[in-house]
Amino acid sequence: MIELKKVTRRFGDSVAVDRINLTIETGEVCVLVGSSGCGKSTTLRMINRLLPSSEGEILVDGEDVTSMNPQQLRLNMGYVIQGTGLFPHWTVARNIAMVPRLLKWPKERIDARVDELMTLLDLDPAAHAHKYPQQLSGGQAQRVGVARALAADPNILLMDEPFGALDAITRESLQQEMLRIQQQVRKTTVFVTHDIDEALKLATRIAVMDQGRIIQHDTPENILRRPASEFVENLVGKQDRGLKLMSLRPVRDLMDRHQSPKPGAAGAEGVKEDDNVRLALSVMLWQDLPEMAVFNAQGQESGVITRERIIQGGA
Ligand SMILES: Nc1ncnc2c1ncn2[C@@H]1O[C@H](COP(=O)(O)OP(=O)(O)OP(=O)(O)O)[C@@H](O)[C@H]1O
Repeated sequence: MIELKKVTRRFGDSVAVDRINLTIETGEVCVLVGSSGCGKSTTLRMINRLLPSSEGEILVDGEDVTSMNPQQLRLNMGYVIQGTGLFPHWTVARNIAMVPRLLKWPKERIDARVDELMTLLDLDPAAHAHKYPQQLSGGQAQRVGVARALAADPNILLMDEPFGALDAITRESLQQEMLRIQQQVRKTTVFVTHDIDEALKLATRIAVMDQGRIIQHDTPENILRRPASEFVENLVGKQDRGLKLMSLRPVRDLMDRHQSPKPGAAGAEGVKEDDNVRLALSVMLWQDLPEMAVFNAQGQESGVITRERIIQGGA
């Protein structure tokens, strides 16, 4: 658990972060969102002590970070930044192995870990381990950045606009990867973005910041349904809320289940239980279908979802 208590950071006379209180529970993904300059990165960098706070307390599992050795603290906090910060003269494998090497893990353990992480991040070790960062695409480099942050299995992951420089398709695929990885490894994560859609997609809770303050800290659903101010309402997009709420809802919530799953026919049209209902509706509208098959994780047809049901209960 990470707790920020009345934390302030000044730069000269200006206040970048203004007496914020924030609790991030173990295993949750807290997304800090807000416009440029509102204090998101400064907040993140105070947690791993890249920046000292001017006032207030930051506790990690009850312990004040200022009482911890900063190197030790950072070894337990993976840090991913935009543009990756990979060392250009080191191979992918060496970049990922950076922290385990600092921790003096035996070579076999490091090699096995690099392999495991590359596989987790959908990078073929045989094809990429010996490349240099400039030989990778932006999306691959960002995956290496995430693998490096996870290498020594830290409890906490700090991510500062990690997907900000990527094109929309690569960004979407890394967001999906992140959701999948988070289900497997469940790190306490603080994620900075200025993209509200990214925040809604990835967060268990969102902290909306404006001018150094947290103006709402709540679940994506509550941020959409009950924005605390006009600022938040504008941030989430007043007119678009219905569709955004649909994006938060998995198909499994609104589907009609078959009594028992049927074998899925090869190439059959449908959506997955984990897909969101906005996607299901979009496919049905595009293909002019009143209903569509739903498949479970095993590829069996587990039920159907209808257009009508989505319209009635979608948002
Ligand atoms: N090293 C610094 N020296 C002086 N002012 C700084 C420094 N770092 C940040 N600031 C100021 O503090 C405020 C908050 O900056 P911060 O980088 O935390 O914002 P942000 O929300 O992360 O913005 P962005 O999305 O643009 O990265 C800004 O006004 C910025 O100019």
